[in-house]
Amino acid sequence: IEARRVAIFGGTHGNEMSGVTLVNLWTKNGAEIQRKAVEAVPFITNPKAVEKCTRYVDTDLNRAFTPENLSAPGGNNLPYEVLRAQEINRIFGPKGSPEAYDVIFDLHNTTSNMGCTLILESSKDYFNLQMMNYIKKAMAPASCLVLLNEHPLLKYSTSRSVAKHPVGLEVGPQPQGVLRSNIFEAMRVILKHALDFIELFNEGVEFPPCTVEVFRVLERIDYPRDANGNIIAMVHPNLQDCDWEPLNPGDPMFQTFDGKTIHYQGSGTVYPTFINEAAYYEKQQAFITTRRETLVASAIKKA
Ligand SMILES: CC(=O)N[C@@H](CC(=O)O)C(=O)O
Ligand SMILES: [Zn+2]
Repeated sequence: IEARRVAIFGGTHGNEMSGVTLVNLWTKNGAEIQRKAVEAVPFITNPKAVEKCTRYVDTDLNRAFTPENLSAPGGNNLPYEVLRAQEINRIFGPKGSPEAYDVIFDLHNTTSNMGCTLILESSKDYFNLQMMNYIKKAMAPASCLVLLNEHPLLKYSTSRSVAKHPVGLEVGPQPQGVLRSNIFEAMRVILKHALDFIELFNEGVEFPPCTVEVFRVLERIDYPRDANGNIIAMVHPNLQDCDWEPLNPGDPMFQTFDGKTIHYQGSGTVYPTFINEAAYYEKQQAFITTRRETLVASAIKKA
């Protein structure tokens, strides 16, 4: 493992202001993200969306890093974000190649009450799991949870997936287009610990085997809809803002506009998250369910 080339992405979604603001700040003055043996490059991934303060211009950049998109001919006829994905892949990739960046942190905000969340895409990336363990301990007693999106159908092609070790940071609640100081500072602290970890690793520190609690993505739950596809219920008040809290079969899940309760019908306890995320209305998703798991990471040490 190596961890010399590190990038920090902000503005993958142009209306998620903590990442946009931190990356702009560090582009002006990078002292805070400098470490002796690490070169961390701050980078605004979707400048057009940032300028318009919108999630995207043509299509969601954080879904655009598919093999088809990255190899598509057509130049200027392609959607803006597909072109941009190709450009980002040239600079920080190519995705899946030895030349790709070692680590990419991608900074996101959610309107959901998720607190500090780190998003991983593989349960076998021991470098990332060791980093999660380090960050969680450094943050304690404040909590920092790990969402594992390794689902065969629900996994998507993120901007950070260009790197060998992709890490998403998702901090909320923060409305779209809004900066909240508590959310901004929480994101800043996570990144500080993450860079400290990489610095220690590069100095030759050995990290012994460890376990990490993660929440594995299971299922996406849509809002109840009528025959025309219009939403007919809201997230139930008992579920609203209760990200990461157990949801049991029979628990209230949605509330129709005429006051009826719709209950969760699953077969066992799940941990919902991304509850009522604004950006997910267009994706037909009211929340996702997860299952709690403990992963094991082997020891790591720089070669
Ligand atoms: C609210 C939001 O944008 N969440 C991110 C999560 C991620 O980065 O994996 C997304 O859907 O792309
Ligand atoms: Zn986002």
